[in-house]
Amino acid sequence: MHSDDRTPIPPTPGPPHCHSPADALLETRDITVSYGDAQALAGVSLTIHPRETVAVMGPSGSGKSTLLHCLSGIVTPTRGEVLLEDQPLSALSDAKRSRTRLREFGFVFQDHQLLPELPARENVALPQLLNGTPRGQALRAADSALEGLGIGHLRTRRPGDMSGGQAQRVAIARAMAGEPRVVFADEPTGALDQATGHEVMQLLTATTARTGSALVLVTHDPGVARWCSRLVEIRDGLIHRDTLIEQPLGVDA
Ligand SMILES: Nc1ncnc2c1ncn2[C@@H]1O[C@H](COP(=O)(O)OP(=O)(O)OP(=O)(O)O)[C@@H](O)[C@H]1O
Repeated sequence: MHSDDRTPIPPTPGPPHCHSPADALLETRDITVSYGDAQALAGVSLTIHPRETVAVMGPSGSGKSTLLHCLSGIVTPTRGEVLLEDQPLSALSDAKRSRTRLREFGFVFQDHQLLPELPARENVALPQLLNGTPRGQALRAADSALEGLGIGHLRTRRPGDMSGGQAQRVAIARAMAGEPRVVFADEPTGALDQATGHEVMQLLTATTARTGSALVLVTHDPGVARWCSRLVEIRDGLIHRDTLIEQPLGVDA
């Protein structure tokens, strides 16, 4: 299989399904990632469009996380390019790439990865503080993001005193507070029960839709992928299938 084996999809009128090549927000061009003799990615070309919500699925070890890490500039491919609005990430210095990551991307992980000693609002403000945003402004943005996710009342609480679902909401607030262009989520519901996972996906997709951010998430759960508008299936480091999801959950028909 080749990465350009994209299943033909009948054109659907209106956004988000009508994209021209000029619409590319984030793009991988024939990227390969090798670890010694092992290839985690074997030549992946993928274009993410503004406002798109993309689920990446595939068997364990197929290269999903590696693809997410390449798209978000955490891993530099062995070959090929990753471009953010036509700008190759490899052309940026390490410092500039870190700043771009903090400014343009938000991250949600399986286990929230909040700092236990900091209250929620400080956790949410942290990426912006690291990016040089004045403290007052970063805390105001944090409070507003927490409000937007219905957990403004938890802003002074520490992660250890919250439920898993509450902590994951704080993690979403942290990802969204800087109004990123792309939110990356790696198994965002993996540590939650089904009902809480459902709530988290509802919040994640509603929030990204409201701010106009694209969402790229890795999941093993087809029920989680159903919240996205596009499904990219990876096998053996290649795109096996790339399809649009008709009527994703959470979107009014
Ligand atoms: N830092 C690394 N060093 C060596 N090999 C690695 C490294 N990271 C990933 N790999 C290998 O690359 C392949 C793809 O790994 P990756 O984590 O991207 O897969 P995945 O689809 O996300 O798997 P899972 O669903 O189990 O998380 C695997 O064979 C893995 O062992």
